[in-house]
Amino acid sequence: MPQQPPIRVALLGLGAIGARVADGLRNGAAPGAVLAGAVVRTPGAATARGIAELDLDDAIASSGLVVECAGVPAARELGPRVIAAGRDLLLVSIGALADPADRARLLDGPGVCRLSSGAIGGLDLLRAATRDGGLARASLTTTKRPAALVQPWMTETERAALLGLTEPTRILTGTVQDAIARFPSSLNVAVALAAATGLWHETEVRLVADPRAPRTEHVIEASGPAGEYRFAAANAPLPERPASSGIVSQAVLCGIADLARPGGAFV
Ligand SMILES: NC(=O)C1=CN([C@@H]2O[C@H](COP(=O)(O)OP(=O)(O)OC[C@H]3O[C@@H](n4cnc5c(N)ncnc54)[C@H](OP(=O)(O)O)[C@@H]3O)[C@@H](O)[C@H]2O)C=CC1
Ligand SMILES: O=C([O-])CC(=O)C(=O)O
Repeated sequence: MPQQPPIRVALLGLGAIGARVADGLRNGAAPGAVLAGAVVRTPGAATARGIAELDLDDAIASSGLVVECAGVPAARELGPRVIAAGRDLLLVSIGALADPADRARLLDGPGVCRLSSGAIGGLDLLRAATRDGGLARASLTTTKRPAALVQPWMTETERAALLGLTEPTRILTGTVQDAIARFPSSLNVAVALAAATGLWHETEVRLVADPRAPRTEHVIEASGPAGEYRFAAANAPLPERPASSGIVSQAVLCGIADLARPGGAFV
């Protein structure tokens, strides 16, 4: 059988996750895919790593797949341009789907928007459950170290209180929209859960800051006529960026590999 040419992947963002995905692509961790280059915000950040630095138009033109790992604001701004050009997009900052207008721009084509499973699992089963009698409610309880949860909107007093915590403390109880608006680089998983279940308004999100948490935890619970579901992940955080779980770059590489070659993937 003739071999398919490798799929060329352009990265959008080369931070903690993007750099690991780039290394994985260069090391053959996603067979059938090669790195075309990266779109960066800080000029020189890609060339310093020996990676071709692309602007967005080059990235769209020179790749078969754009992989976003640049954060929610960049995904909202640049993701729709990729989709409008008819190029496929693998989205890591799934929080970009929280706003219905952005969601339409990202999901209505002509490019295909794929969602990375990121730091959590179980979304395939929950998606099926929404069809089999349905789900009525869902919740996500995320626990991270306080230092990973400091946000630019926090006052100096709020920031000091968060960093001074000595016991696990719930710092958010709210909707998916509240969660991603307040913690855009920590609660993309909440939006992923809502995208899988369709429970955009019925999902409760809780965020716990735990000064002794050895791992980042995500506990998903959902129930309804289809059944009762509970999934728990305890991920090692990335040492250089504890807000993100280490598993995420591997989830992205699995996704790229599945898109790049035929095989027995879970879809
Ligand atoms: N779905 C999931 O389960 C998860 C999703 N995420 C998402 O992944 C994102 C990336 O995570 P992580 O790598 O740890 O974060 P980092 O902050 O380490 O990396 C983000 C990178 O994107 C770059 N960037 C920002 N805006 C742009 C832009 N407009 N164009 C090009 N590059 C840009 C930043 O550039 P600069 O260096 O110049 O600041 C930075 O290098 C998170 O913000 C979050 O939204 C993370 C974890 C789990
Ligand atoms: O990496 C994680 O554990 C989750 C995360 O940051 C996010 O969903 O934004």
